[in-house]
Amino acid sequence: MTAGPLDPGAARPAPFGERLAAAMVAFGPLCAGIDPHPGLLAAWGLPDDASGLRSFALTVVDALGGQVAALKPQSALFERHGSAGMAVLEEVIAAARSAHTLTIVDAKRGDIGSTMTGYAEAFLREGSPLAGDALTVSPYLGFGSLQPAIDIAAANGRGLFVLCLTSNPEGAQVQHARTASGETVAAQIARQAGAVNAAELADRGGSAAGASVPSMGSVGLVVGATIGDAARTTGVDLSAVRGPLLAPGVGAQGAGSAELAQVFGSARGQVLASSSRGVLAAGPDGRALLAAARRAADDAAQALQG
Ligand SMILES: O=c1ccn([C@@H]2O[C@H](COP(=O)(O)O)[C@@H](O)[C@H]2O)c(=O)[nH]1
Repeated sequence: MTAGPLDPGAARPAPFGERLAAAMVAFGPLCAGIDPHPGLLAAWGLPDDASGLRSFALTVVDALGGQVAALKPQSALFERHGSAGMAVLEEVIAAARSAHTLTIVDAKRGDIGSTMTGYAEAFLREGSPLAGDALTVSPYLGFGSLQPAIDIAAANGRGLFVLCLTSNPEGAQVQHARTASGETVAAQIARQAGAVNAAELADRGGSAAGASVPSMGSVGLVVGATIGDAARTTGVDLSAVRGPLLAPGVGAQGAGSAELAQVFGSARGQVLASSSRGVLAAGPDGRALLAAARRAADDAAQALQG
């Protein structure tokens, strides 16, 4: 049995692309990152251990759960606390689910097909304690190596965000390179993600969730808000992806409204702007965190409208 688009707690959720589109209509195009950097733990007066991590992350979920389109816990900053940190990540995912807020687990997993299945079962299979609503994945072992994750995500109403044009300058070394056919690596990845979404949307009948967000498949791309005109110069057709575009780089990495509008052009309706430190710096007060997230969501909505 599938559930309504804003019901992430259901046994078999509706397709992720549909649920995210509904959440973006309801709350605006912001994903708030949960990045418990040691410096932020210190700034919040918390110890750099699993108890500080837990207090930090659950404060964010308490403040922003039910208020933003999605939360994005950064797995690395939980993993650095070992098994106790991973237990906190499980708790955070469960708390966000109870607050009816989508989670994108930012773990950037990628591996050969047989072991990719293991990652996909951990992060995408219904009932797994580490399964959020979507997972960031790396296609740099070949887009085809992601097939187990694509299949397991689809079977479980989950989504993927495939690294395409990342927000760090070093990403260009790989992503802007050209394949034997002359196509850039980034354009090839985007085209392959678009093919998966086209098939999903054809199956679903492709109905729009709301006027301001187009119908979206469940395989999104990560496209940094810091990349300038790289989508154009690499030949990446963002609109043709027909999936969500997760845009990190807003706030602490320097991108703002002008960059969001410039980078995404006619694909701006698909954009989920992502900010971590830019919002988290307002903590630990919950009301201040919420005010910072609302400001970021309003700014993104204004930059991406029309
Ligand atoms: O290209 C990418 C992909 C992922 N990220 C992640 O997003 C956040 C950004 O944090 P800020 O504090 O808003 O800079 C972080 O978890 C990164 O790993 C990215 O920045 N760029």
